[in-house]
Amino acid sequence: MRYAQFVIGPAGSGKSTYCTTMQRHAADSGRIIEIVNLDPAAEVFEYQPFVDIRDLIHLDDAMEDEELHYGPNGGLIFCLEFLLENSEWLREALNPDMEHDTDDDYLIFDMPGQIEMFTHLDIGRKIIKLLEDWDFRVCSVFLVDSQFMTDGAKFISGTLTALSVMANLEIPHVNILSKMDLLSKSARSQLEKYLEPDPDALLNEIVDESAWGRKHKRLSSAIGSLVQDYSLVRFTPLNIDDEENISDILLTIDNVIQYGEDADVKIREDFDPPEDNDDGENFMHDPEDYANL
Ligand SMILES: Nc1nc2c(ncn2[C@@H]2O[C@H](COP(=O)(O)OP(=O)(O)OP(=O)(O)O)[C@@H](O)[C@H]2O)c(=O)[nH]1
Ligand SMILES: [Mg+2]
Repeated sequence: MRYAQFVIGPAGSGKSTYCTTMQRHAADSGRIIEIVNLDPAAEVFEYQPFVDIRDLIHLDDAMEDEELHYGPNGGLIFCLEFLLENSEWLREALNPDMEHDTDDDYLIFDMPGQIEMFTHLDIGRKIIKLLEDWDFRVCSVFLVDSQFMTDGAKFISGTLTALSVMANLEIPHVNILSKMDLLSKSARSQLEKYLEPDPDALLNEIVDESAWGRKHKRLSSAIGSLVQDYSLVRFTPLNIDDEENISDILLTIDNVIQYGEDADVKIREDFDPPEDNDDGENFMHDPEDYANL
């Protein structure tokens, strides 16, 4: 068995930064997490990719091709479809040499920000299906920039996008509010009100503050209740400056994909574990834990 996080989210939501943060955090406790870049348009990121789609195809290849004539978005879809047609390339890249024991590998896939690949196209699902066929247990991790979630109407909109991804991918899923460090104190407390969704609080906000809310009061109310009644979508805040917060998120995802239960955790050979190792009891996270982030 191998393990994977499939990191998606709108353009600029902090996916590549999240990947780097998780890898660094894991490395601090000697644990190996490799990152796979599947964004053919990526220009800069801080990590050293274990596999990079740009070795197979680059967005410019699709855009500069005389026959294809794609723009950036169509070009991106083309590149990922090309990857699917050449899935053998990916399979081999993920199994670099026969000597390497891939069992219990832990990889994070850094995906492009074109969210339609995961909401209504089937590209995301097909890649996940491949990974599952290759013995990966996969969790999708959906990032939304917390700055775009601080009023009621935006929160509903972000929630519905998350729901759309969850419904389309049909795999274990974790939603993350990124860039908490950038929020003002008042914006943080606003957001906290929504984290334990309270349809009345949301509704009042929306009705007071947006044209959409005034016009669609009953619909907003129904959506608020729906999300709450079925505990459909939950968000966990992420502040990349807070190691405990990062650790909680990693642990939550590990639990979702049952990593550590039957895996031999891969650690660097030269690593001495710290004395008071995490006993794993704090994986249940309570929104109140984040109140002071
Ligand atoms: N302060 C702060 N900045 C962040 C954080 N995460 C990302 N950023 C910044 O936001 C910008 C976009 O971050 P990326 O990690 O490249 O976002 P992405 O989702 O990979 O973007 P695309 O791949 O283009 O869709 C960069 O300037 C990052 O430095 C965060 O948690 N805190
Ligand atoms: Mg990126």
